[in-house]
Amino acid sequence: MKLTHFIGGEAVSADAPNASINPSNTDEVVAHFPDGGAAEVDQAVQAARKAFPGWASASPEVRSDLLDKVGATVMARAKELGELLAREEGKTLAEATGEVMRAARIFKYFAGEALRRHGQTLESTRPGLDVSTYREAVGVYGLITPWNFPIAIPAWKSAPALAFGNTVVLKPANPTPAIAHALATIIHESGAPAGVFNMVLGTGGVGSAIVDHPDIDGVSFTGSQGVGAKVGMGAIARQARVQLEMGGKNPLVILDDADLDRAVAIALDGAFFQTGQRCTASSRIIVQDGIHDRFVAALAERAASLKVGNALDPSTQLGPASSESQFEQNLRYVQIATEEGGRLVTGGEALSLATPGYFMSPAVIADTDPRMRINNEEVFGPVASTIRVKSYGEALDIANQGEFGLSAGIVTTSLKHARDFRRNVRAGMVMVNLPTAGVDYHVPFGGTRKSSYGAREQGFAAIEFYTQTKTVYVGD
Ligand SMILES: NC(=O)C1=CN([C@@H]2O[C@H](COP(=O)(O)OP(=O)(O)OC[C@H]3O[C@@H](n4cnc5c(N)ncnc54)[C@H](OP(=O)(O)O)[C@@H]3O)[C@@H](O)[C@H]2O)C=CC1
Ligand SMILES: O=C(O)CCC(=O)C(=O)O
Repeated sequence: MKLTHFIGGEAVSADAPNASINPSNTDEVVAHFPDGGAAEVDQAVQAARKAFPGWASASPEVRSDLLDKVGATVMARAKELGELLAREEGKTLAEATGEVMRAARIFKYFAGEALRRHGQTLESTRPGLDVSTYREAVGVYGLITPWNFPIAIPAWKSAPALAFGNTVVLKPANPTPAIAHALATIIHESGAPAGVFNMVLGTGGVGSAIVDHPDIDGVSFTGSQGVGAKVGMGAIARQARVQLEMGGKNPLVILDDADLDRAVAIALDGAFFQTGQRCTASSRIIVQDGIHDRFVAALAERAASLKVGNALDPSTQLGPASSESQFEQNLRYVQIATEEGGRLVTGGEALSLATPGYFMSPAVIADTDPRMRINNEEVFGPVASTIRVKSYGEALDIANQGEFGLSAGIVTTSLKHARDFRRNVRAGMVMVNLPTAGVDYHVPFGGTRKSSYGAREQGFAAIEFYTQTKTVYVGD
């Protein structure tokens, strides 16, 4: 498969020297893609700028209809797109098809948002005046997306941008361009006017060309904290809007009063599903003394029984790491943790299976200290560490340590502790008797501290980033 850019309503072909690889079978090239750079970004931004006035002033019904059609098409093709996603990213077929459905529902949700009333009419404090607020489109948005949700994240950034009348230049991550290309194709075939939605592929600084382009009004980024910080500085330097979704080191607290089976099921899901490649993954499991040994033994047993394999095999429960660099990072952190004194209870080994791929057994590392690197740096793989604590208070203190604050969970039968945790944990999302990962699409998503910057993403909150408010006073 040879992929193209989408610029100004055209699928723009170019030499395609780059390849996306199937991480379950590294002998297989999923797609070849071009090496766009600053020149293609500039063409895309110009096309988006030209399309902006028409799209911003189009009837909301026109925008709603486009998004609804995209959502319906993605939904109708969920099986085929799920297979492509699983092949390219490495998540299991069930996870991949679920993500495709989520992308479809996001488009349908924002088809509705395009039509809703978002302004306000107020009484003026001065007699005889009317005052009202309007939500206006902002302009051209640059969207920079990662590989771990390669259709859902482009969906949750581009659907609100388009719904509220903005135009878009998308740069998808290099490990997963084919699934982004499939979405771009659907948006075009659904009738997006020329220039409304553009996509530039490439390894040659496409992301930084977007951040630096003077005609991009806003940048939304999801990825690593280090790159996010650079994106933020670049955008702010030229006073563009910016929204950053970055890492997590999400604590999951297990209290003595928790049901053991339930706690293990929640931790297993939070830590390992989607191969741990979620910014919301439960990567620090903080366990109270009384349940600790039983919990660690049961979690290790369940983790060891997960079937690691080819993402396209329906019986696989844990797919490969998405890329060689991520795979190496996962194995490196297992080594770092054990060198720092952690006890490897299970897993953490590279596996040789029927096809060459980035497979590893899920790792549980016990007896770790909250100050260790394994408990402070995002691994982004199937690696969970446990920390033993004496009390709920100690668990909360440790949960609140570190520089991230995306998602935090607690497993308990105590309403008192659950309520206290909700109030006092420093995180943007709190899960009670649920894994830290796995979120709805119609509510705000984001964290505190170094996990997020700027307005919240998703659901009803998305309007903040993708519109600007105009306040209008009318006298006699
Ligand atoms: N919060 C989250 O959901 C995610 C977190 N991560 C974390 O990041 C680590 C590394 O993953 P990785 O894919 O390298 O993540 P990156 O942060 O490097 O990449 C995310 C996106 O940013 C782009 N990008 C890279 N450099 C720049 C730049 N200077 N300016 C603008 N855009 C840029 C990338 O493009 P390109 O593909 O061309 O490099 C990609 O589209 C993971 O191990 C994980 O810890 C990763 C993915 C998602
Ligand atoms: O947990 C989820 O469902 C979403 C996670 C996410 O957005 C991410 O990892 O980037």
